[in-house]
Amino acid sequence: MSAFTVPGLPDAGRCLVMGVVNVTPDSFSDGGRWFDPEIAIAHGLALVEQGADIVDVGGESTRPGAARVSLDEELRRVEPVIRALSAEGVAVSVDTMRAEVAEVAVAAGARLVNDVSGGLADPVMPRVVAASGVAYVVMHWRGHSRDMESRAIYGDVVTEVSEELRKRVDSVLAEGVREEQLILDPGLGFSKQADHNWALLAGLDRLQELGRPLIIGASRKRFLGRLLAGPDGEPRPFAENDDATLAVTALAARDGAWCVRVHDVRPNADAVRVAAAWRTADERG
Ligand SMILES: Nc1nc2ncc(COP(=O)(O)O)nc2c(=O)[nH]1
Repeated sequence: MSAFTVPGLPDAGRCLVMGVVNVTPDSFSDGGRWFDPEIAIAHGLALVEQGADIVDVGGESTRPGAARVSLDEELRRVEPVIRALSAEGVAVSVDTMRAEVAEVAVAAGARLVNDVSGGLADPVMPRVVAASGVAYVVMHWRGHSRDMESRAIYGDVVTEVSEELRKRVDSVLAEGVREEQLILDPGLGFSKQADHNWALLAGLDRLQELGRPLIIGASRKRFLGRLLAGPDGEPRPFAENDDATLAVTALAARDGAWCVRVHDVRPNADAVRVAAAWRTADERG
């Protein structure tokens, strides 16, 4: 069972499911499908129907090498979608590195700021989060997409990611963010090679020593495609990695993840319920 209740977010007594709505033309696994606001809103509602506890709305692709989007364009993309979904009672998170976008998103009803940079990209972000009081995802990050791959060098990746996350936690707490607002994320695929991602998943128990809920974002990512590469060595295409994503969800939920961030919600919503039943039986002994 999840030991954490995060202000403003559901507490289902099991691993939560965060459904992804990328309002972008170029996200790595679904770029362009939800770029139209009306389509994005309908997709967000459909994800809730499929079992999403939270809907994560993002307006800027974070795939390796992606160019930055202007502030105005990011706001134009996400604000109407966040406002409409929140008005329908959906627990919405905004996937942004920008304090100004976070501020507008919270005013439009967002209950969580999902900051892949953990407050490093915009130094104003922690103060905006502190003032708003909403939940805040601090993800492990070592730089923007254009050069993140050059920073994927670790000795013991679990130790180093834990230490760098701890530094980010201390920094945002010093800016007034409260401990209970914080959710941590190892940042799979962000300045990580495939073996680093697997080590972080296998090291969930060590990451939990940070004492905050953990969110895992493995959905459709390149390291899954590489694992499933065919005889020619070609990685399996992103959109064909949902089954591997489901396996990660089941294992991560059973190992105590607070939430999984996924594109294909329905099967993952089933998997977290299977994991909860399994953990309950295990705890009963
Ligand atoms: N908290 C969190 N947020 C994220 N946002 C975007 C992506 C990139 O994936 P996408 O392009 O499929 O959204 N991955 C994460 C992640 O792993 N964790």
